[in-house]
Amino acid sequence: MAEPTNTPMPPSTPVPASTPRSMSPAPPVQMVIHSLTPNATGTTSNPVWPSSPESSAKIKKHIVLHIGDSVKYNPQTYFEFSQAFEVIRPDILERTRPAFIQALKERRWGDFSAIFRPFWGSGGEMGQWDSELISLLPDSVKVFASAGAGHDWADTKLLGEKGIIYCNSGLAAAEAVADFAVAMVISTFRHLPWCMGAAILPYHNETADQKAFDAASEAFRECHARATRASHNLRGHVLGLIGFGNIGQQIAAKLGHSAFGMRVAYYDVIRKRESVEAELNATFHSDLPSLLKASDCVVLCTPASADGKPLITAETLRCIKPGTRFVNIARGSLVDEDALADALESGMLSAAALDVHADEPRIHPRLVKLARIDGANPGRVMLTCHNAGGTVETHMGFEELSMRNIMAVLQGRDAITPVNLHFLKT
Ligand SMILES: O=CC(=O)O
Repeated sequence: MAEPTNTPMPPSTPVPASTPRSMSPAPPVQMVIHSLTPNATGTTSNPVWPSSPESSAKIKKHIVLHIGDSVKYNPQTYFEFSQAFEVIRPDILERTRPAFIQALKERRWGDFSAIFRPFWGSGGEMGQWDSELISLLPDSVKVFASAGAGHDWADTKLLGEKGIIYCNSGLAAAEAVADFAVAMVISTFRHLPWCMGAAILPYHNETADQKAFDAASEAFRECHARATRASHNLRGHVLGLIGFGNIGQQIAAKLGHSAFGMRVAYYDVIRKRESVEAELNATFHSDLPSLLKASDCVVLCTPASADGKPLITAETLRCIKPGTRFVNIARGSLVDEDALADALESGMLSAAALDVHADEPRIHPRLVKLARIDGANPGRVMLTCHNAGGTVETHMGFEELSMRNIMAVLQGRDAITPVNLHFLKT
């Protein structure tokens, strides 16, 4: 049974004036980011994407298959969206894999044109979008727009070969992920896990006697002295970004010359425009070993490899300088975690901060050990629970951007954040 879709609410402020199709290219990144910034009322600001005259036309409506929770943050855009399309939202039972497959086989949702997944935490119940699911999609599907920067749960190549544009929402998460990356980079230079862990170590055991307290509080004094000798300012150090898309560029802007004063270097399969490099004072490296050799802190901010293979391996780690720091806010599958633990144990890497892990929610036991603070171990690894993109603003942006992508494609404009156009069968 389909769940009721949101009751469309009339917009409280006028939607933007219609703009002719020829004047509605995808807006520049900064404009899009700005448009996703919440205003004082907690809704997003007026969209910069022009609404199309077609959106209210009384023509046969495209069907949109909405998987996951209902829209929460963007009632005005949802009003426009639900006026333009017939939105069908399968309930949670229909979204389990066997039920979802059955429904697709029965063509229960008709010839739908778009798949809409506005939330990261729901809508993934049917599991991997692989050949089994994709082969069952009707030929009418033109676009799949989803929450999330990463899309390792969907075979975007296969979707493209079937003529379906996949649009991610990395743009909406970029600010949050970059902010978190800044904290993680600072953590590796200033040994925050050690400083924080040593501060509370004496209080772990509430029944500890005075002797135990005195012994443990030695950790405070020791950290105060030793962490100082191991810590460095960020300024002047080379920030090596693996991946220079929206997230990498925002990290560069936040940590680079005009802010924390780091020297930005990057490696990406596609070299960015000269103007982008100039604005961010970024030096391009045409291969990964060259970037690793040059970096004082390496930050992984690139999508998971299509073949699932890691980029950070024993072999690539041989290129780093002794004492380099490492941050991962991308995907755990990009790192051979045993090789990473080896590099930390040997001191080749002085510190790491890892938000993502190869086998979430489990964390590699050797990395957990390296994160512990005790007498012998200063805790050189910051570990978090895949939190980098997780803010309310990101979720507001996921919804808004996914709806805007679907409106753009179904109304004949360019998708805003497509990731698989190079695979697209035309
Ligand atoms: O990891 C989170 C995302 O891909 O947005």
